[in-house]
Amino acid sequence: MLGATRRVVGIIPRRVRSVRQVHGDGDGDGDGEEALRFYKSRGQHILINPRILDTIVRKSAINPTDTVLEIGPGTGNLTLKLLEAARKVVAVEIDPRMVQVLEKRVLQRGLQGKLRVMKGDAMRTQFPRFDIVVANIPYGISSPLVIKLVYGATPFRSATLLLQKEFARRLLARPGDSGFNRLSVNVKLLADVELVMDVSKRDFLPSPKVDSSVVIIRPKGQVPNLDLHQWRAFTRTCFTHRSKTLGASFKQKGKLFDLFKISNENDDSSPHKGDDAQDIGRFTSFKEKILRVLRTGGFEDKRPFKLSLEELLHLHSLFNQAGIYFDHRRDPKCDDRFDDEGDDEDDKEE
Ligand SMILES: C[S@@+](CC[C@H](N)C(=O)[O-])C[C@H]1O[C@@H](n2cnc3c(N)ncnc32)[C@H](O)[C@@H]1O
Repeated sequence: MLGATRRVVGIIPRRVRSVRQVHGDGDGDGDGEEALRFYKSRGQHILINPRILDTIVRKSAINPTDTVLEIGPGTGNLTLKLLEAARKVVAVEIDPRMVQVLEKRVLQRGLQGKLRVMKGDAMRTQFPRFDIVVANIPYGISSPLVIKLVYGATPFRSATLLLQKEFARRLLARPGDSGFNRLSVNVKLLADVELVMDVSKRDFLPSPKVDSSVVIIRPKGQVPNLDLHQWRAFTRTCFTHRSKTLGASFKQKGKLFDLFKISNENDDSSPHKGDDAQDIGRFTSFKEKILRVLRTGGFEDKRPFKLSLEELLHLHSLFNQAGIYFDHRRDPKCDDRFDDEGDDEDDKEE
C-alpha cells in the first residue's frame, strides 16, 4: 500500500548518499542508483552498518563449502558478504525491484555464478537443500518463518537471524519468564537459541520503530519421538490463555467440544458414533476424562507459561495415553502449515 511506504530519497537529502550506498555502487554515476521506495508493509529496512553485517557473517561460521539460504536479500548488503564466504547463496526475495538491484550489484562483483535468486514469497517457496540460513528477515513473517525452518523437512546446521528484539526475547525465554509462550516452547522442543547481539534501529535505513537482535538457532541433534502436528496442536490448546490455569482453560466449552470431536474422530471403534443422546453422555465423560488427566498429573492448577518443556511433554503423553488427541491430521510428513505461533489470546490482550 502506497500510504504505508516511506520515500527516503528526496525527503532527507542528507540520507540520499546512504540510500545510494544501500542499493547502488555508491559511485554517484546514477548507474543502478535510482531512488528506491522502501515499503514498510514488506519490512524493507536495509541494514547499513558494516560492523553488524561483518559480525553476522563471522558468527554464522560459514564453511567455504556451504550453501547459505538468505530470506529477503533486499539490495544485497548481506548477500555480497555471504557470497564471499560461501560456495553458494540461495536468496528468496518477494520484491522484483530489489531482485533487479541485487542482481546488478552481484554481477558487478563477478559473483553471479554463486547466486541463485528465487523470486517470490518465502512462506510459499519450497526451499532447496541448504546448510545454513543467514538473513535479516522481514519482521512480519518472523513467527511462521522460524517455524517453517525449525519444523521443516530440510535438516540444517544453524540459522542466524536478525529479528525484532521483542520476538528474539521470546525465542530466548525460559519457563516463568513473561515472554515464554507457545513459540518459545515449540522452538525449544527442536532447537537451541543463542543471543548474538542487540542492534539499534539507527543501523537500518529507513529506521524501523523497534530495536532488533541477532540470534542463532541450532537444531538439536535428537528429535523427540512424537507426532509434531499433535504437539503443535497441543501447545496451541494449552497456550490460548498463557496465564490461566490449565484446569480453567480446558474447562472452556468450545475447547472441550473441539477436542471431543477430534478424539471422537480418532476413535473409529466407537459403537455410538453419530447417536445424539449417546453423544451428550459421552461428552460429559470426555470432560471428566480430561480433568482426570490434569489432576492425576498434577497439572490442574498449573499455568502453561510456567511449565518446563519436560512437564509439557509429560502432559502431552498423558493425554495421548488416555486417547485424547489435539489434531485430527495424523500425517507427520505433512509440514506445510506454519501458522503464527506467537499470538496467544493473552498476547492479544496486552
Ligand atoms: C529487512 S529487509 C532486509 C534486506 C537486506 N537483507 C538487508 O539486510 O539489508 C527484508 C527484505 O525481505 C523482503 N521480503 C519481504 N517479505 C518477503 C517474503 N514474504 N518473502 C521473501 N522476501 C520478502 C523485502 O522485500 C526486503 O527486501
